[in-house]
Amino acid sequence: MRKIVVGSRRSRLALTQTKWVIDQLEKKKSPFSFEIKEIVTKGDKILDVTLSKVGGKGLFVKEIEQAMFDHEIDMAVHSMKDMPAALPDGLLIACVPEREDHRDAFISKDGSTLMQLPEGAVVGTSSLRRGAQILAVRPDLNIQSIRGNIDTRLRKLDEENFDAIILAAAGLKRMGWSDDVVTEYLEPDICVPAVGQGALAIECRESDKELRELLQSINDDRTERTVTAERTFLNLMEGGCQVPIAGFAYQEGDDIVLKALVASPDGKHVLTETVTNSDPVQAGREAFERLSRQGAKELIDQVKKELDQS
Ligand SMILES: NCc1[nH]cc(CCC(=O)O)c1CC(=O)O
Repeated sequence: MRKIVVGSRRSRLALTQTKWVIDQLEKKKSPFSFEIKEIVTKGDKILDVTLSKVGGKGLFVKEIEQAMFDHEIDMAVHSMKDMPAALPDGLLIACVPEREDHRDAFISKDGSTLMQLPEGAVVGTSSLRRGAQILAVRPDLNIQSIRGNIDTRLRKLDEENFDAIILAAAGLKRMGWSDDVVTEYLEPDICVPAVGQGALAIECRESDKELRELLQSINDDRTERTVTAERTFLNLMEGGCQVPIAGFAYQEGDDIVLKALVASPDGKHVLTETVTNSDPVQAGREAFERLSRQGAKELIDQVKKELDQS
């Protein structure tokens, strides 16, 4: 019997996600056994440095990909939202399982909702996307950077000078913590999620046909289509993580409905489009084209220029 070695980052969330995927695969009565191999990536060692300053989202993924090329591991489970646009030759996303909750979760110390927070309250998030959309509805709030894994950030809310923080609902739900901590789920009409938020990407070697076939058995067509629409939009926008860009798609009948957003970090300029198309790639393209006509590229260039100067 072949043993599949599954690479995982060492964070509790990464390990929980990896175990969940192995569980799903074992339910398919696969002919393989599975073993987890933990990999500590550079990104995990420098979690306290702003990610965009040290190489961006590819950071967590690259070393795990090298382990796949070296046959130290056979597959890896990633958060879709951490995946770069393009994969190296020889590797692919073999499947996209069913998406967890796509929303952002608002967690306040005293139980106030976002709109109930007192004027000037401190909200912790290092995500420009979250910061911009929060400031768009509550320009008085004080957005402060907060880093670390989910458990670290929850601890910082308790111990440090934050009135509230924002985390992806998916991570909290996967850890089983959402019921205890979430004050309010932010719907996409208030805060459009990150592209791919709540979804997983399972990567393996292109040449590993038998593993690819097994992984296809836990692919979720709806999630794959909606994430394709979102990622098509993101890749065309070429924002990188220094610019507030958001995209969330859902399926309605045979159609994909994609809501896409580009904003300035201060939330003063917010451009959005909602497109409906039966073809996910077309939906992504159309959102990109329509936002471009609204001046999204100019907004992004302006934001990048200001960040370079600061
Ligand atoms: N930014 C880091 C990150 N990457 C994936 C998740 C978990 C949620 C998901 O799968 O989208 C998180 C934590 C968070 O944003 O709160």
